[in-house]
Amino acid sequence: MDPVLFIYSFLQKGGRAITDSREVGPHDVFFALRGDNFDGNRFALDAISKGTSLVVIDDPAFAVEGTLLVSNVLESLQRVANHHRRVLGIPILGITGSNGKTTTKELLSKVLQKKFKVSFTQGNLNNHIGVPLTILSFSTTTEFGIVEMGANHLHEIAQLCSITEPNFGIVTNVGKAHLDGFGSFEGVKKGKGELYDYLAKNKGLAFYNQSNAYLSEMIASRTVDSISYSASLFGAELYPTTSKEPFLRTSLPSVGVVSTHLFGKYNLENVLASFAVGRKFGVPDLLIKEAIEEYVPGNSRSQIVKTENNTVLLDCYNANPTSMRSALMDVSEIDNGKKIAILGDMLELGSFSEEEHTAILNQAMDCGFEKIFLVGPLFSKVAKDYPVSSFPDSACLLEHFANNPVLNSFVLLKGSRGIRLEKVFDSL
Ligand SMILES: CC(=O)N[C@H]1[C@@H](OP(=O)(O)OP(=O)(O)OC[C@H]2O[C@@H](n3ccc(=O)[nH]c3=O)[C@H](O)[C@@H]2O)O[C@H](CO)[C@@H](O)[C@@H]1O[C@H](C)C(=O)N[C@@H](C)C(=O)N[C@H](CCC(=O)N[C@@H](CCC[C@@H](N)C(=O)O)C(=O)O)C(=O)O
Ligand SMILES: Nc1ncnc2c1ncn2[C@@H]1O[C@H](COP(=O)(O)OP(=O)(O)OP(=O)(O)O)[C@@H](O)[C@H]1O
Ligand SMILES: C[C@@H](N)C(=O)N[C@H](C)C(=O)O
Repeated sequence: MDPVLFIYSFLQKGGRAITDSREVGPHDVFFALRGDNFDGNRFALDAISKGTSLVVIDDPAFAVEGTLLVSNVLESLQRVANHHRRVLGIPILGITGSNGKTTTKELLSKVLQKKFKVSFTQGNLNNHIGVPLTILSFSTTTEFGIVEMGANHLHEIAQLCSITEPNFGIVTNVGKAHLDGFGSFEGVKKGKGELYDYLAKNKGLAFYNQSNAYLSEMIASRTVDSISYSASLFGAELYPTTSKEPFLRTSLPSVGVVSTHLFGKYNLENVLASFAVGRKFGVPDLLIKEAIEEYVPGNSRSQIVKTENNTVLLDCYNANPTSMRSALMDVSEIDNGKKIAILGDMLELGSFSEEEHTAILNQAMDCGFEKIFLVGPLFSKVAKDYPVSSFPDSACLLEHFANNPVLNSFVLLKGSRGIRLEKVFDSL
């Protein structure tokens, strides 16, 4: 029997696809992946002892009853996911882009849930392992799937498309993110454009932001069916943000004011994408508005948190020059008196790192911050000639705040995940 069908037959009995032996339960199928720190094969016996129905391994040294030996466990996981996708036969929307994938995915899942039984990527499980696990979490009662696709190098989105086979797609935007792996901004466009390539080749449909010149150009250069959205196309107006009303508010002719729980004008494009997709699938505008207003980010993304002493824009899930620039611009426009910036290094920029950190620092100097704190070796390296305070890591800044607390301020807390700026949050 084809190993894919053999593995699938076990999953059809109701067990989950699991990649961590510590999480397996009875009836689950354990895929023993090899990673940077562990070899999953070593946990085969442990998984069997927990009642797993099948353990997929690729090292014959661990073959015992209850295991299936394949040539590559990761590939098997991906192939089984693709098989499941084909069995389900449901419409699937793929979402990629440099910024806003997760937010758009979360908004859209709420919008489409107004009409369908939707399954979607949990958290950020968006890579070559996360996407197959996402697809395998879709049940036979799922009516619509939403799959977030992340990448830090070329050909990755193409691979994720071949596993997911999306019928619909969104590239939220293209920006200066993961420049190290993509090589350049051109590389980012090419890499994200792999979703459009897939849709073009497979008679899919792309939703795109017409006011983004790069996306318009990427669509125009391919023969792909598309539906466009933009503030002007939808007649969307923006309300100014204030310290009392820091959240994005927009109005659309059909529904009036849409009051989100998201900080940042940059989120408007994520909101408009949700309207475009919702409308295409017959969700009435008023329900789309309701769904968007229901979404409260709880994941350090565009999150406003009022602490005892300050109002904090908690945005430390990731950072790159494009999202950093947008956040700085939006914070500079709010009317609050005392504003403080805590900026962490932007990672994975390769040879562009120094010039991009310098450019962001220059921008931050013009944003009206009373004080700027920089965290991480990359910002520290370029900070010498600027009137800012720089710290090698979050722990050092935390120590500094213990004696010099920040009070009565609007605080922008943004940096790459690896800088762990959330450690500083408790002191604010
Ligand atoms: C493979 C895996 O899932 N690893 C996770 C694990 O790492 P850990 O260091 O503990 O182990 P290994 O990877 O070495 O382990 C190999 C396997 O062994 C299993 N195992 C280990 C111990 C044990 O006792 N029993 C076991 O069975 C283990 O479970 C492994 O299967 O834990 C870490 C901490 O929780 C995880 O961080 C690690 O997850 C890795 C990174 C991963 O890829 N997880 C995916 C499911 C995923 O989707 N993760 C997303 C983040 C995705 C992401 O970063 N996306 C980028 C763009 C994509 C870039 C792409 N090229 C890439 O490199 O990923 C983006 O910008 O969005 C998430 O977790 O949020
Ligand atoms: N449309 C946008 N334009 C610019 N920046 C954005 C946009 N949407 C979100 N961001 C910024 O990116 C951060 C992360 O948002 P989100 O998680 O939705 O993006 P992502 O592309 O999924 O990133 P990741 O894959 O790391 O989760 C936000 O907190 C915000 O700072
Ligand atoms: C954590 C990963 N999804 C990511 O976004 N990495 C970049 C480099 C970041 O943390 O800014």
